[in-house]
Amino acid sequence: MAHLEVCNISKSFRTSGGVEFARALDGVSFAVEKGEIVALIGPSGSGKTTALRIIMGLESASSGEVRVAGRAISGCGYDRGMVFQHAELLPWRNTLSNIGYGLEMKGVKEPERSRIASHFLELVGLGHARDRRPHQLSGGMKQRAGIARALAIDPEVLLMDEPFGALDSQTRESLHGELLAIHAKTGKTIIIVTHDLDEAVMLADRVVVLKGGQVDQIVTVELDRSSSEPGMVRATDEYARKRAVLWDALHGDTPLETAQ
Ligand SMILES: Nc1ncnc2c1ncn2[C@@H]1O[C@H](COP(=O)(O)OP(=O)(O)OP(=O)(O)O)[C@@H](O)[C@H]1O
Repeated sequence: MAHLEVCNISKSFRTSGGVEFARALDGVSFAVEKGEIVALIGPSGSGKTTALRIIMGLESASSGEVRVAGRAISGCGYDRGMVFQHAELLPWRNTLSNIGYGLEMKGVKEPERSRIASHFLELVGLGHARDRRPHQLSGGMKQRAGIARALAIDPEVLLMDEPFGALDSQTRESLHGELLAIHAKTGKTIIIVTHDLDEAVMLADRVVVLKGGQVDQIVTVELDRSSSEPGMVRATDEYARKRAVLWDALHGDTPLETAQ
């Protein structure tokens, strides 16, 4: 049994004052193994965010179901943590207190809450910014706080909706390295929505390519990232080859290399 199972999900939205329906997802199925990083890519409007929001429980599917560790989800739950494109930190709280927010919602009391939040503050390298408010943090620091907040509740699955999309390329690259390091330490199952082919190749074990609300193909990446930094990995022939396969999957009509 896979850790996360997306089973034949369809989603239609009512439009034009509820008269017409727009089909955002049409029979989407894929499975994610424990500890795997899976990227969702696809053209604009292909249903990536809708799929992620359904997995998170922020949106209900018109049909089909999502299972986490064998249990069908209904609505949001602490078994899933979400990282948004803009970290959505509470402006009146400091970094530690923002990271502890999900724990507070979960009912974790002090001093346990601060102990756990401090651990994740350090994990994402924000120990020095513990008492700062969000307006005193850079974009990259805010995203790191968002990742720490999502991880602090100890979810089974971490869901990321274009988490680095609003950052400059240098910050994005360094956060790729940090996310891989965090993944190596926590072993979390991660699903990441991205527009960025390089981000998908750099981070994902497998990439689900969505087109027109359907799974077009699933591309296996599995780069060997163990021995070098992201910058070095990006310079390898293997990286270029995997990127070309993914480019074809996104832009071509014919599946090149699929695996499920
Ligand atoms: N709340 C909504 N009401 C009506 N239609 C919606 C709603 N949310 C999404 N859609 C439609 O569903 C389809 C898929 O949207 P979605 O945002 O999931 O795509 P996406 O692949 O994430 O796009 P992008 O890459 O541009 O963010 C689009 O046609 C969109 O217009």
